[in-house]
Amino acid sequence: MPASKLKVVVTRKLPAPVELRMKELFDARLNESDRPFSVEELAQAMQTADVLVPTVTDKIDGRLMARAGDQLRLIAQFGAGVDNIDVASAVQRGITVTNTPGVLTDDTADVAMALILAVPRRMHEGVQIMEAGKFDGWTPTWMMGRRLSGKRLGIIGMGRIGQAVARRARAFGMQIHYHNRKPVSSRIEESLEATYWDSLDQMLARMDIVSINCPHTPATFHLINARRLGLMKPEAYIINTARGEVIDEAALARAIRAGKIAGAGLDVFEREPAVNPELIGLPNVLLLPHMGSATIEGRTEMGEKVIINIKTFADGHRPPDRVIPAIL
Ligand SMILES: O=CC(=O)O
Repeated sequence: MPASKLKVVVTRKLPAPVELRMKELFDARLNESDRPFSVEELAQAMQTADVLVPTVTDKIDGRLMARAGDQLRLIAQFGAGVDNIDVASAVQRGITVTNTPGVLTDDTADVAMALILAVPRRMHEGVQIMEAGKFDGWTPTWMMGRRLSGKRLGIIGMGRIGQAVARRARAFGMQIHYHNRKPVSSRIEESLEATYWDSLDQMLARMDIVSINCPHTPATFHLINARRLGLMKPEAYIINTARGEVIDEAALARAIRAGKIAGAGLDVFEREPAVNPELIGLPNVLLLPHMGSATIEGRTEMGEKVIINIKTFADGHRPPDRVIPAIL
């Protein structure tokens, strides 16, 4: 089928240049209001479209996948993470799934680094003090935080984003440690002077800051639970720019309130957009509204990647960012 006839349903509003190009290339149904689709609307889109372009906010589980029409050939996710999609059942039904890796690496790593800087140095508390007009003048012992230089950063998930966080943290004098399913190449390890920990438990016990940069999969769901939080040093901080589900959010709130760890910087949450109320209003917890990849450049490039994936697929080639369940 020529690409111009391909019915492409896009579930959320995308950057204007991306929508314009989609309209030029495909029979694109856009979501101008940006209201998220209901389950029924998603099911309907999956029965009428050749290509669905969902985002992290659309849960496409096995039940929904079972309702997909024969016409649906491609799910071209606008986003790197695909934990909202039951990829195994898509593949079983002969539906290809693609994502948009690479173009949001630096943006997400920047937000992780911003949190790594901001939380130990109490920036969030400082802003609140200024906004409340409570700055009474410099004192030698006031607002003391923790120095980054010389501290150990433990990265969980040393993929593209984890490595980009490591490069940034090195520029701030931090020592890089990581846990991953397997060690990265010795070339990367040497260039980052990174230490691999096979045992996550052992790594957690030694780190000053822990940064979560792994995908959310059944294997990483609640990887950081009450037991593991209990292994961390009381002066350690945890940063999450990956997926909320990797941390047991209730256990994290309890650990912070009990002083078992020193604080957290979170851009993602277990039940977005809901945030565990026990995490709100704490001076040592900095919360951001899932904005890791939110740059004009990044979001536009994500859209370009979606288009390239659809176009190559329509032309009968294997799309560049095909997601293979085995590598999740
Ligand atoms: O969180 C956003 C993404 O996975 O792209």
